[in-house]
Amino acid sequence: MTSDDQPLLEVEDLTTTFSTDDGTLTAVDGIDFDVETGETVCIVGESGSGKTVATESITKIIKTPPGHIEGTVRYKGRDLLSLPESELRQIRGNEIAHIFQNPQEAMNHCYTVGWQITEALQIHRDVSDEEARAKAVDLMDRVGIANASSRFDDYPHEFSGGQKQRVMIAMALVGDPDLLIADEPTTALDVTVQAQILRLLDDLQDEFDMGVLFVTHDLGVVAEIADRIVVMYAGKVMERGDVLDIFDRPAHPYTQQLLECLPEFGGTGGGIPGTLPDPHDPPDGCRFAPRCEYAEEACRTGEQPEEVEVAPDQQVSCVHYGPGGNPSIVRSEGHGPGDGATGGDSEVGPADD
Ligand SMILES: Nc1ncnc2c1ncn2[C@@H]1O[C@H](COP(=O)(O)OP(=O)(O)OP(=O)(O)O)[C@@H](O)[C@H]1O
Ligand code: NI
Repeated sequence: MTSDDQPLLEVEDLTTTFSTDDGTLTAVDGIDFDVETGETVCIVGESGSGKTVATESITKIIKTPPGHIEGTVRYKGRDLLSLPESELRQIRGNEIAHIFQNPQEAMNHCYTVGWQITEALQIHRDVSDEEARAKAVDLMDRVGIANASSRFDDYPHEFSGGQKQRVMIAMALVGDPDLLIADEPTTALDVTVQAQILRLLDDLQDEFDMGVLFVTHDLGVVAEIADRIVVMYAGKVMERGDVLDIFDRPAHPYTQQLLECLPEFGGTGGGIPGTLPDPHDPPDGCRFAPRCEYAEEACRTGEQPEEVEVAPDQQVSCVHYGPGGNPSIVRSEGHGPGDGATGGDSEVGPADD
């Protein structure tokens, strides 16, 4: 056997804190998840839950200090967090590429788009100017920029928002990455363009056989692209697993509430009432307990509950599923189309699909 049985990326007990004037802030608090080759894993959760910090901790884009990263991040079996900066620099951009929310900020306005892609290429590869230009035009073409060779010498302001994001994707692909980390790459775009970019990422993932780690707070986007999801809340993972299982039978009350906000589930598209806890001083027990309609005394003491496997690829961190808990408290009220007890034999929920 080769490396086939080992995930592309394995994150274990990742914790990222920041020293601030008000003391230590814990942005990511002991999270676990993995990404396999060729799959899309979405990290979802409200603003401030630690999605960006988690993904930027993987290749240590986070500045340390004030940040401090602990835990294990294995990429193809190598622990990235213990690598020297020089080796990490080799991995960033080459093996693991990032694209960000706002292409506006990530581009240099003084240089042509073609020059920027060429520059990125030549950082990664020892290629001649002509070869780099040809490869840049090819990449522009592959990310769907029409008349790529004639757009090569245009400046960023001559491109629309969607085209700029396509250029950023082209720049991310210069090193032929095996893992693409995309942090809300479509949030700044209008809905039609967003759909086009998601389709492009999906095509490129097939073509390049990449793993994709995708950050979003938009569950509509998740439904479209995810194979598996990681639901984060206040620095912790509440639930993770196969996207179909979780959309069908969300186990954690937080996941249930996130889904219930969706218009498809009869929600108004608004958010969950209440706010995230102060990351300087998180509550005892489950982080979500202060906003949870099912919270009991046991939810408000000790640590975040240990993850429990509620389905073959679905883990949840909730007292009600743990030892001595009663899952039917959480599952009895018709959450999601596949609602019912954990056994999966109930027919209480609406039967439509
Ligand atoms: N450099 C920093 N210094 C101090 N605190 C930080 C820093 N970066 C992030 N944080 C804090 O860490 C927490 C998690 O932030 P993060 O940006 O990861 O959230 P997020 O889930 O990505 O939110 P959003 O959906 O708004 O992007 C927040 O409380 C944030 O204020
Ligand atoms: Ni973010």
